[in-house]
Amino acid sequence: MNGSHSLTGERSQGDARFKESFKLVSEKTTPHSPAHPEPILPSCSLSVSQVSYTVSERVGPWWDLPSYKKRWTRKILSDVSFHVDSGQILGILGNSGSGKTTLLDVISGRIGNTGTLLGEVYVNGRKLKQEQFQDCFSYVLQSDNLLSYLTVEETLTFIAQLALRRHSAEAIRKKVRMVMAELSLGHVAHSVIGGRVFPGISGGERRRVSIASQLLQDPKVILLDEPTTGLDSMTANQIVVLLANLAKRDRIVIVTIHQPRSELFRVFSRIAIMSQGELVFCGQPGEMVDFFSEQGYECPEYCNPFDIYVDLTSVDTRCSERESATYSRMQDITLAYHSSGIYRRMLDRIEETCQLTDKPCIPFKSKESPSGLSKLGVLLRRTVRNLSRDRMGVIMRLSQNLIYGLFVAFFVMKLDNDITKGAVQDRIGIIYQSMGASPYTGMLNAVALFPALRAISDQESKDGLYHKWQMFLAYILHILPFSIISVFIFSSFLYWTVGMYPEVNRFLCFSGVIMVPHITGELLTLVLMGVVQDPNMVNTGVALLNVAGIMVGSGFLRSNQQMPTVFKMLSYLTFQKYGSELLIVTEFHGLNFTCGDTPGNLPEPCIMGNGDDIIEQGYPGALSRYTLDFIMLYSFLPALVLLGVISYKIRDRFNRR
Ligand SMILES: Nc1ncnc2c1ncn2[C@@H]1O[C@H](COP(=O)(O)OP(=O)(O)OP(=O)(O)O)[C@@H](O)[C@H]1O
Repeated sequence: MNGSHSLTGERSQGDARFKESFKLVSEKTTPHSPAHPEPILPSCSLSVSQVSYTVSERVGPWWDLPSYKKRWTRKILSDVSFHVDSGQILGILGNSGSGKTTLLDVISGRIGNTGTLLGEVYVNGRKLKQEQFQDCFSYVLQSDNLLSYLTVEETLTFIAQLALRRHSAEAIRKKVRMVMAELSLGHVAHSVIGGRVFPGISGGERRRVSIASQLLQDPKVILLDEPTTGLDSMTANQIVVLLANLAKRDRIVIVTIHQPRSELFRVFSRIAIMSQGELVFCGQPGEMVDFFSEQGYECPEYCNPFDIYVDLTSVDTRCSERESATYSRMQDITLAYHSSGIYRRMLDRIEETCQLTDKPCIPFKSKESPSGLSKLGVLLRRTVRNLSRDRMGVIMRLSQNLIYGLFVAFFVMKLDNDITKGAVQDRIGIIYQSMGASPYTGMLNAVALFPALRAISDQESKDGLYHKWQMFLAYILHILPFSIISVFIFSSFLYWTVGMYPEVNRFLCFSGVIMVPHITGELLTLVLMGVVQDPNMVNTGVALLNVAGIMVGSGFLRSNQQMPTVFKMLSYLTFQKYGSELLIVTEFHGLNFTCGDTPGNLPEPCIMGNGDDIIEQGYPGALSRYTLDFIMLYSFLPALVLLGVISYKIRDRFNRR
């Protein structure tokens, strides 16, 4: 390739003809051109001044103890400064791991507190306070977190309802239509978003919905982390052009991007290149071509300048010689940039803006949040609408307990009152299965359905739309009717098919008891998902807790009287203790057994003539504790809800800066 001189670091004179031909393109496209009318007095500016971010990492993996004990500090961002005015779009380029996302996280105030952050972010020359970040910036993440079964219009309407209280329903409708028009989404307004298992709108349209959802709050500064990733190059181009148009409407748009097409060179007002956490260059496209040419790195004709300049400034770590050669080339270019007029002018601009005596106010996003209760209402309506359209989800929720019941009923067939034919054993078996298995169905539901909602609530709570615990509450409220119906179908089938105590009140008590382990399984999973990110770990944790609970609490594996005191004490903390006791009383109280067909020598089990003997032997005093057991059992539900709120408040705290 003619441009190999650029990539090997050798400075060449280059071909003047190539330089001229390339300049023609870039000159046409500087922000001073009609395509980029630079506002005389920009209404908003963003200055990032000398930002550095350092983390402390362990040297080795945990299984290599000596190196694991040692730590080293790593600079993820090093002295990054730039300035952008409204009306401009800044494209941040750089190879993988160069620090682009971290830079956006710092600007938006979303960087975790695991590292040390130095430097400042100013909007209109004013230093932002901690709590002002989320109200000032809109941040579109790399992945689209959208509910699959909602249409584009519904998605945006619900977000608008969460963000804009004082707007009437009509005003919200207008706003949504306006934003859809701005992002050319009108033609898919009534199409569903779609998901992994069913088709919906295209990837590019999903990206635009994510951007649209941020525009609803009229942000002045929009940050986008690789909005073109995973899109074909034409759609990627369209997205960048659209973002440039958004910027022209008096906004600041900052976008990180991988491998943009060369036509986009003239679309960006500013281009920044990052490498190894340093800002190697930041300036107008025309300045960029001149700068690199002055350093002896011409962009050959027919080559994509983005590729050429990013390659030039990247560090190649494939071997140590290449690494040191490319690193020193990157350092040389950075040094040259820091000594250039472009850099000095940018620093002057930051200083000028910060020293203005009459600084404009910080432009916050429109945020007229509804009350906590109204937000809960919106979240509940949204979750219900999404789930009610998920046919498989609804069928799964309603039928999973029943399928399990079918299995048990098929196995047991009909309960007998003859002790020698398993009258006691079969009943205890059914109670054990009902108590032990119903938490699992709840757990599986939560693991299957909640992670997607959790990701959405992580994003939306960072956007300041609501708190994560509000989404948790909405989720619980929306599962309640499903859980109640599902358990009722299960118990109706099992109870009457196998022939448990034939009394309606007892059947209702049985259903009421089984409801709790089922809901508890789901609640416990949700609670843990607040503080544990990996759903598989939560799955395992809940399964183990359930196994432990049924072992210690139910009294089936080992009678309560025989247990060591510590287990006895622990059993009071398990819902299985109260549930099992209740089911034993519900089924066995007043039940009379028969014992074999032939009188004479009674077989051993026939010493017990009725169900009350079973209760007294295994659960002494359980009859008198019936109401108390119900209260104790049901108290697990509000206790877990409370724990969930705490767990999601913790998540809120740790997910913020
Ligand atoms: N909190 C952290 N602790 C340790 N390392 C971190 C932390 N945050 C970022 N890094 C590291 O910093 C480097 C830059 O990460 P970043 O995600 O900003 O890169 P990027 O340019 O956005 O990469 P990509 O284009 O692949 O998304 C990576 O090597 C990443 O592992």
